[in-house]
Amino acid sequence: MSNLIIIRHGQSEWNLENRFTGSTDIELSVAGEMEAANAGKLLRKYSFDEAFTSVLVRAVHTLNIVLKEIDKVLLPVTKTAAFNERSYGDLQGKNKMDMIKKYGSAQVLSWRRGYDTTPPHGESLKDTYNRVVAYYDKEIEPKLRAGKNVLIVAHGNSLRALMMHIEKISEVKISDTNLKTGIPRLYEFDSGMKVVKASYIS
Ligand SMILES: O=C(O)[C@@H](CO)OP(=O)(O)O
Repeated sequence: MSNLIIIRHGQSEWNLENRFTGSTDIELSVAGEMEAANAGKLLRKYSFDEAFTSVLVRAVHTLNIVLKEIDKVLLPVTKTAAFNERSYGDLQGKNKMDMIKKYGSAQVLSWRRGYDTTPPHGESLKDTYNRVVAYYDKEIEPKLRAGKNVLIVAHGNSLRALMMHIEKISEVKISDTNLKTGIPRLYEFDSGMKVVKASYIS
């Protein structure tokens, strides 16, 4: 039996401004810092053996706030670009409403939520899935299988890719799946790595 908890970073400055962020390295907003602290408070009764995050400051900062709240600042942490947010390419920095006005809502929705639609010079969710799942299968799944409890703090789309893999969500259904900022999601695995529980912690 092991636990995996995933958290999308707290609100970032560009989430607040409704701008495509992707691989741009943007800090948490003040509200995002509070979301991270709240996520930490919700996790006080859980134990962790190690944590993983991306190399982007909004995720790293969220993890640091969580670790402080659970009194585990010395927990082993691995930062990997494999968990970075999906690159939105030429859309990065642009306002989401402006892009809808320019390209239409169907096109923007397809870029944002389609599985294999690639934004100009960016990554599709499929590309993101491939790098996220390759890392997870190699570095994290064996630890869970060995009974370790793991925390991952990453991003809306890198975590949607991971959710597809863990929860066996189809390429069609994933377009309806959204992860809110700062709300931890818990997976409990049995010794055969079957998911016996999947739920948000609130
Ligand atoms: O801007 C982004 O990088 C992401 C997540 O914040 O946006 P979206 O909700 O479109 O995937």
